[in-house]
Parts: sequence; C-alpha cells; structure tokens
Amino acid sequence: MNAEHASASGILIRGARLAADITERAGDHLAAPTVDLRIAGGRIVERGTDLAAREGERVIDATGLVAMTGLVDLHTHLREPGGEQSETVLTGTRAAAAGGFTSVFAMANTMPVADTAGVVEQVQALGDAAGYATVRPIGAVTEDLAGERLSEIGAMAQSRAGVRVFSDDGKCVHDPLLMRRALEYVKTFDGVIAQHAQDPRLTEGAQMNEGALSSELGLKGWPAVAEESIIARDVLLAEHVGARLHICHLSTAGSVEVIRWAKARGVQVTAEVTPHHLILTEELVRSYDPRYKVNPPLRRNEDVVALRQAVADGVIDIIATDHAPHPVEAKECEWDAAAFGMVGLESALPIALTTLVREGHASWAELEHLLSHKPAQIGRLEGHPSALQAGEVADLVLVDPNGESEFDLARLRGLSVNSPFLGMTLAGHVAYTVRHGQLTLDQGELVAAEVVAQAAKTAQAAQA
Ligand SMILES: NC(=O)N[C@@H](CC(=O)O)C(=O)O
Ligand SMILES: [Zn+2]
Ligand SMILES: [Zn+2]
Repeated sequence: MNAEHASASGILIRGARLAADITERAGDHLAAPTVDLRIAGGRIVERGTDLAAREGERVIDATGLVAMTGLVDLHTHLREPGGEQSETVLTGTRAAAAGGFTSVFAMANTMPVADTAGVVEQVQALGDAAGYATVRPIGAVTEDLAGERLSEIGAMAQSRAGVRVFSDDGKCVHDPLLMRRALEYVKTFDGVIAQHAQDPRLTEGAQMNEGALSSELGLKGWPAVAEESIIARDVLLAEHVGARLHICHLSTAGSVEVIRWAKARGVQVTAEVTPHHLILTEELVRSYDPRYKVNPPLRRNEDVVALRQAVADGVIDIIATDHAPHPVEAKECEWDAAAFGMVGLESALPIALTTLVREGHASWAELEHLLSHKPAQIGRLEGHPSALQAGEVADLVLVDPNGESEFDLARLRGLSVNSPFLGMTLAGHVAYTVRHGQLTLDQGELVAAEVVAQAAKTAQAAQA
C-alpha cells in the first residue's frame, strides 16, 4: 500500500494540553496552552493552533485532555510463549493500549525462557503482528534463568530483535561472577542488566515483608536487607565494570538510600518503582487475600513514603508496572500456595496520578519522563518520540485528568484479573492511545484487533 493511502486516514487532535508544558508540581493543567496535532502516515506532521480538518481525517476533540508521548513499560510479563492461559502477546498488548502504553518490554521468564535469538524474535514478531504496542523482548541473563551459565547474550543482541535489556526477572542473578561477566558483556553494545534484587538464601520460603506483622500473621518474612544487599553489591560491580545497571521494582527505604549513594558516586544505575509499591502496604496482607501477594512484597508505610519521595528527588528514574498476570486458580487459593504477582498495565497511570501528581511529588512533565522518555532511554528504544512535535513518530496518549472513579473489572483488558486495585478509587483515566498513527484505544474502548493488525501490516509494508 502506498504512503498516500496510509495518510488519507489521518487524525486531527484538537485543543490538547501537552504534559511537557505543565512543569509545575501540583500546577493547574488548565494553565497550559492548547495545541492541535495533525497525524498522518504514522507521524505527527503538524503542530499548531486552529488547524483545519482535512477530508477523511478523524477529528478528536481533546478539550480538557492532557497529551503525553506514548507510555513505555520497561517491565511487562506477557507470558507468551508457554503461559497463554495467563496472557498472550495480543492480550497483554491490548491491556497495554488500554493503559496508554505504546511500547512494552517483555520479560524473559516465559516457557521456554527467552534465552535464545529464536524466542526473542518470535515474541517480537507476535507484537508486530498484533499492532497494539511495540514489543521489545528482554533476554535472559542466564540459560533457563538457572543462574549457572550466561545465555546467548550476543546472539540476542545481534538478532532481528536487537535486544538491549537482559534480566533473569523472577529470579536474582545471584552469582557475583556471572553478574560481573554479564555486565562486561552488555557494556560492549550499550546494553543493560535489569536485576531482580533478591538474595535467595535470605528469602527462602518467604511469603511477605519481614517484620512485626509477619510474626503476627505467622507468615515467613522477607527482610528488606535481602533486596538492599544485592543492590549494594551490584552498584559496586557496575561501577567496577563501568556498565549500565537497572534495578527492578525497588521496594524499601534502604534501597533508595543505596541508589542515592551510588548515583552520587556516578555509578550508571537506574531504578524503577511499581505503581503498587507506591500505594499499597503490607497491612493488606492481614486479609490473606492472595491478590496482595507479590514479589518483592508490599512493605511498610515508611517505605511507601520513601519511595514517593525518591521519585520526587529523582533517585528513582521510572515507573514500571511489573504486570504479572496469573490464572484464577493460582490466585484464588490459600496465601501460601498462591503465585506472586499482580496485573498493572491498565491501572498504572491512574495510580501515578493519584500518588504522585495529585500529591505534588511530580509534575505532568516529570510524569512523562517517568513513564515514557526515561524507560525508552534505558531500554534504548528506537523511534520513540522525544516530544509531541512535527516529524516524530505518532505514539501518544490522551489522558482525562479530571475526576475520580472506581477501578472496576471492566477496566481490565488482559486475560487475567489478579488486580489488587479493583474497588479502589483512582484519579483520571486514559481516553485515547495512538500507536504509529493508529488509534488503539478510542474513547476508552479498545479498537478492534483486525483493524489494528491491518494498520500495522500496512505500515510495515510501506516501510519495507
Ligand atoms: N512480580 C511478581 O510477583 N511476579 C513476577 C516475577 C517478578 O517480577 O519477579 C511474575 O513473573 O509473576
Ligand atoms: Zn522481579
Ligand atoms: Zn517482573
């Protein structure tokens, strides 16, 4: 299909306010100027005011909405291959689109594990075909996540998937020599190791955060030091090697202090926090409801406060969902037997608005960095728009910042429903998502799979 045809079905967004223009914390978004954006051929082609609609263009009235570059999740479990009863690349990227994400990095703990060029290319191809989001596979650091031998890191990096992020997430790369070698290896092509920081010996059989509450509830505890000691070791290794290190799902006040110290020394370390660790505490475990069972565990209120402050201070670089779908039978059972993990793509933005923007810890412009620019940069995501301006790829999201609503089952668009946020009142909602110039979410409703897949196919053909 030729470019002319692709641009015939363009989009005109009218009267949006750009997150990038709302730089004051707790600032009034209505104070920012309104802009129009014209999208054609997969890109933003014009930015201005009072742009006239052209024939065949879809006009979106974005009055009162905030436009951000498309959200990027550096930590998503899409489960395919092997876990299709929990999620597939298609269903997971539909959940992503519903949450305002245009790109997701798919974790390697699939079955088989994404530890070869073949698996990462397969995952990427499934994402390309579905079209709801750009899927960038993460490669395993060690073969089969077993922590014994390095995986084919070079082959994955050089494959069509061009992997830049490597992680054994779900498991910690515990052997310091393997961690050192992995850091040395990825340094050669500007890759990064994303560490799931959990000392396995200190957390054997652990079920929740270790402290007075775990004793009271009779559940085996997971001490903060099990996370902090691995982070401390790894920032020193990263400094020694001169390589990039990323820390997954930071969950304790002590971890924040270690990262703060490492950054002050100039270590190339970045850190993520999940939405759930910004809003939920271990007190919820009293219910013994496995929806609250997650790795790392929900911590104390002091930790939540420290994590929010670390975002405000820039010690934490990004928000990543750790979207971890599980089938009903793995979650509707006794606490001890239940799987760790919670879904998070659809709730991430409302939680960030509730805990950070409304509380004055981050401006909208900072939020765009936390959820879009910085994860794209850490993952070396190519083609991500640096701003909503002419010439950039049209990956964007329109957010309705107004009001609050109950987060209910209808908001979950993936295959699994293990969300701890059901029934909670959260701020704002995602109204539209546009990926490569194609609407994937339209007035809060997912665009049909056939339409999105066909548009992706057309765009790929035009590119080739
Ligand atoms: N976060 C979780 O509790 N679970 C994740 C693994 C992980 O992120 O460590 C999963 O794959 O289910
Ligand atoms: Zn993890
Ligand atoms: Zn994870």
